[in-house]
Amino acid sequence: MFSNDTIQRFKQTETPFYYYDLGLLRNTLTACRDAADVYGYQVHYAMKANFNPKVLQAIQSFGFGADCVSGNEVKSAVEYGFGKDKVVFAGVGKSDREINAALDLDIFCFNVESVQELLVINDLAGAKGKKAKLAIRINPNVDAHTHHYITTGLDENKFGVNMWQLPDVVDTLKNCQNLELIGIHFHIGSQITDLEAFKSLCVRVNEMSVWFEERGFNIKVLNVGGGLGVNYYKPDTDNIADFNAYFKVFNDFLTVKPGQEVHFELGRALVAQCASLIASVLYVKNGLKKNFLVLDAGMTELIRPMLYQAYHQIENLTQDAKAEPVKYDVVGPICESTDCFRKDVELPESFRGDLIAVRTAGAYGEVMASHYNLRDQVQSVYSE
Ligand SMILES: Cc1ncc(COP(=O)(O)O)c(C=O)c1O
Ligand SMILES: N[C@@H](CCCC[NH3+])C(=O)O
Repeated sequence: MFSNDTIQRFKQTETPFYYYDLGLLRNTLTACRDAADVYGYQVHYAMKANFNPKVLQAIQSFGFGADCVSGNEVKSAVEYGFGKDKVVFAGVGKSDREINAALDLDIFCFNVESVQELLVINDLAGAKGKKAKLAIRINPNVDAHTHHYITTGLDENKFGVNMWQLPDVVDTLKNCQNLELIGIHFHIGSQITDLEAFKSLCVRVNEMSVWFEERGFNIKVLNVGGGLGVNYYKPDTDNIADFNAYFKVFNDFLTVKPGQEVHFELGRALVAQCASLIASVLYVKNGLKKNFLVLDAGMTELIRPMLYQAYHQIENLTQDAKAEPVKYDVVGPICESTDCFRKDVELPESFRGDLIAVRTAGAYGEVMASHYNLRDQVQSVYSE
């Protein structure tokens, strides 16, 4: 729900653009931090979800760490003031250049995804006379019950080390003098709304923690990744994820020994709900079978519906929401048949120039925008 003042502001701004409600972002961050503090949990923000400067500044100011997945993200996190001792670096394909940059910055921890990567980091750290701290990313083969494309913790996924490969990890570590194993890392997928999946994850983390301890390793960090989902269907009434319920699952099901730290890597749940993509209707095309609402934004601004059949609520901000609905396929201008936000969307009768909001677009929205069709860089506006 946008205030009349906000809609007036939208009318004076060239579309398309992302609108960030920084007040809602701060409320979300407060809710997360307070819920995590109850158990002494540490939260790293998964930067891949959104690296808009204002978003990063806000998140950093709350004292969260940063979960990075490229050398540029690592550098950027440090530049934005995330403490080096709170930067973790995951990724199945870290290049030598990226590893070297992270070594130079003395980040907290590499989340290592293969035996081969262990050997490379060991060599590169040795060449610098350093010892790299790492957590081994274990693929726990736990079903996250989310969209197939954003599941990461199944045997068929490329991420992490499969459990049957762990003896190999242990043997390799014995010969790697420049590595220090400090933890185990997991991430089973994204947009997870069924908390049962996290219970299954906890069972696996407990097993793996014991497994490593039995082999003489001191597992200080249990990093359980991110993945908490948000309600894309109720952007106004359910606009902050239930962090209390989420962290309670881990408190109830995770075995944490004295001296162990529990780390999280949340992306979507922190930033999804604070932004909407605002577009204008360019043309209303009435066909024999379909009515098309052609917007001035498409998959180049927000690709999630086209890539994952993701649902985003779509609203006409110009017409009276209570008017008799008409069904439209809401499409973008891009030269691809898949450039459709959703088919058969019920909206009040809509006209050229109407403002359209695509809600809950703060996570994996602006960051996944592209220049395909030589489109302009999508702009952002903010409310403080
Ligand atoms: C290793 C890792 N950590 C954290 C995240 C953040 O996930 P989410 O945005 O679902 O919280 C991801 C993305 O899926 C990831 O791959
Ligand atoms: N980009 C995905 C999530 C991927 C999370 C990173 N592994 C989305 O929009 O839902």
